[in-house]
Amino acid sequence: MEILLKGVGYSYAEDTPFEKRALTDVNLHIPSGSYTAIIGHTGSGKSTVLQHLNALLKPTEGVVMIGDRKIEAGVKAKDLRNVRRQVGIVFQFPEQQLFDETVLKDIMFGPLNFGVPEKEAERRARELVVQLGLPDGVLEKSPFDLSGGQMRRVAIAGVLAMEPEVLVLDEPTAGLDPRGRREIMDLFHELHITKNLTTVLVTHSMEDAARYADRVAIMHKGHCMVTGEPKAIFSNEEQLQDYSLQPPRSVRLQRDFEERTGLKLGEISLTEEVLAKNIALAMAEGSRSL
Ligand SMILES: Nc1ncnc2c1ncn2[C@@H]1O[C@H](COP(=O)(O)OP(=O)(O)OP(=O)(O)O)[C@@H](O)[C@H]1O
Repeated sequence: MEILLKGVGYSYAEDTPFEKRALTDVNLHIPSGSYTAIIGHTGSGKSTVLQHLNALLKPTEGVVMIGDRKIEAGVKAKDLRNVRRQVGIVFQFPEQQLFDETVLKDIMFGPLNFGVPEKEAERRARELVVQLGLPDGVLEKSPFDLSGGQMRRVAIAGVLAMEPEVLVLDEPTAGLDPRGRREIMDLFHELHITKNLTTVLVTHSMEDAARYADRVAIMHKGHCMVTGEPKAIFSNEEQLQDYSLQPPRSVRLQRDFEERTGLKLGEISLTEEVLAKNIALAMAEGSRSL
């Protein structure tokens, strides 16, 4: 499902002495089936954009199209239930929203609330715990008896149980150790492919944006400055610097390698695995031409 922001402006506490403008003339196209990373310095407006993607916030200027649903500034938006079902948001620390006495009940809560029959809601919960790599017997446990990583997976299952078409991720690995981060991000990537999702990732991690996204949008001071493919975005170091961003580690390492050795690796490497492969190839070629 595609999402389009056209000329979107947003002010918090509009028309009060505390008014704070967070977005100005944001134009952003999220094509159906894409994996879009939204990056930008702290306070650039990423979270505010994110909350427009399922109409948690409504624009104070401009239009947001969520599939064929139009949310327009100044026009009262009625019945947003379907939008909320179609666009699932995994917020930072989603496990803080767990509340039910068992994992099963917690995962079934959303679908039941949206009128999904009990049998179907239970089927989804059973399938999801397997897909998310949770251990046998977890459904009958209290979510509060699980480890932090497991609690996060249960909370993610609760969002997926609504069978959203768009999955919006707000720093979904915050607070996890490096291994847990990688596991969860790989899991989202797998879900993106197997469930045919449109995924939007809001992140401070240039590494995650480079590894997983097929499109990157840069927010800066409330504007969406540029959207493009990761290779184009992350090879333009000057532009990144203008927006107080750094390239991912693999790109910085590649630059160092090229400066030290004089060897040119060609296209930028978006992950360290690709960089290692390209270095090995360049070294093999270098020794052949000696
Ligand atoms: N509830 C709020 N009330 C008033 N101003 C807010 C509120 N939330 C955010 N802002 C302001 O809006 C601007 C954009 O904030 P936003 O949280 O969208 O940025 P962000 O890029 O997500 O930042 P971070 O990376 O730190 O999460 C900032 O100036 C912020 O101070």
